[in-house]
Amino acid sequence: MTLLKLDVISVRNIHSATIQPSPSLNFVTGANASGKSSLLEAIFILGRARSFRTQYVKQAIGFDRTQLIVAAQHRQHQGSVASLGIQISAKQTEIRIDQENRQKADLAYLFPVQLIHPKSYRLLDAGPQNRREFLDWGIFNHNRNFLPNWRNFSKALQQRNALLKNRQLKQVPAWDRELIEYGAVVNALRKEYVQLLAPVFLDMAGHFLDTSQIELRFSAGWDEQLDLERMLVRNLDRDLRYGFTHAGPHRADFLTFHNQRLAKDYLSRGQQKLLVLALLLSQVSLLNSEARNNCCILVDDLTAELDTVNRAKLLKYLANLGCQVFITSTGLSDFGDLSTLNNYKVFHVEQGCIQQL
Ligand SMILES: Nc1ncnc2c1ncn2[C@@H]1O[C@H](COP(=O)(O)OP(=O)(O)OP(=O)(O)O)[C@@H](O)[C@H]1O
Repeated sequence: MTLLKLDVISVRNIHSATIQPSPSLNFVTGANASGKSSLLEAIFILGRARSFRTQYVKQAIGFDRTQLIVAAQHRQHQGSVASLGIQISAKQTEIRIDQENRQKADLAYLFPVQLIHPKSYRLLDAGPQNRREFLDWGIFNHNRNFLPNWRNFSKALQQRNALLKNRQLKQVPAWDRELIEYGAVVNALRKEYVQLLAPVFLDMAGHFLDTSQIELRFSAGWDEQLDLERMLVRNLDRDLRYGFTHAGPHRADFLTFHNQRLAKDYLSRGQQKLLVLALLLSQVSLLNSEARNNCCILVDDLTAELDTVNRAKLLKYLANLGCQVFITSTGLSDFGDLSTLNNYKVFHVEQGCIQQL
């Protein structure tokens, strides 16, 4: 899949821009505050209907504007071209695919976007919520059953927690049944996904870190010696005391080990960044191998996080991946030697105006 043409209207300081990107590498240069990240944010909004910079996507609407629009001509893996569009105002989000109103999930399935951003590097030592989101995005793309089961599980959990808080014990068993049914599916799909991801990640970690001693361990969110039902019964007193459900799939996590040691506690910061890079790219690689829509990769601020050798390694890897990639940096020289690369385009951003060089 490829964005053939991209229109961005009123996203931060980009008032109106149209670009025709390369299906392969796109380098985006410009001074600080010129609007490079805003361009990447626009593409991310098109795929995920949210921003990677702020909690509320409406904050990306340009000052003095009432709505933002990101629209694209998008070639899919069978070769057909679809028009995708998202329009966000303070009150609502509208999504169109080929002029028909659609849901966020439809857009996300059609246009998967993976982001490599200075904040992404906190994946290993940030809270487990970040790692669950990482896993769940991969599973969402891997198995269409995940989203409805995850939604039902989340609803059951929310209802159960509200009942626990208000000490309305009578209705708890009804929501327990839902929680157990959908929680079991969510847990099984996560486990299946981690099993698929682990060898791809090992391979990728080997490429970026020159080591094979890496391990990915999934933790379900409760002691799996007990099934979910028995776990809920055992924890009920404690759950009631505190007014929320202590254990379950909403507490799932994964840990990465290097030489049997927890990576976040023993690897250098640089090594941890490479490990996160390997995790993010292994998801992309898995998604691509499933031969639906190839992922679009956004790399914001390449130089901020990687040394010259690893930057060159990453660029070489990305150039051969068969994905459309957008990479920002303040100067073209940051991308190193481009003479061996084919089929790339360079865009320069100045005060929100984007020009192809
Ligand atoms: N909602 C908004 N409307 C208009 N401009 C905004 C909005 N939010 C932020 N800006 C401004 O947009 C400009 C571009 O920001 P952006 O982060 O895209 O720049 P950048 O080129 O990625 O910069 P850097 O290299 O420093 O990371 C900044 O001056 C920022 O203050």
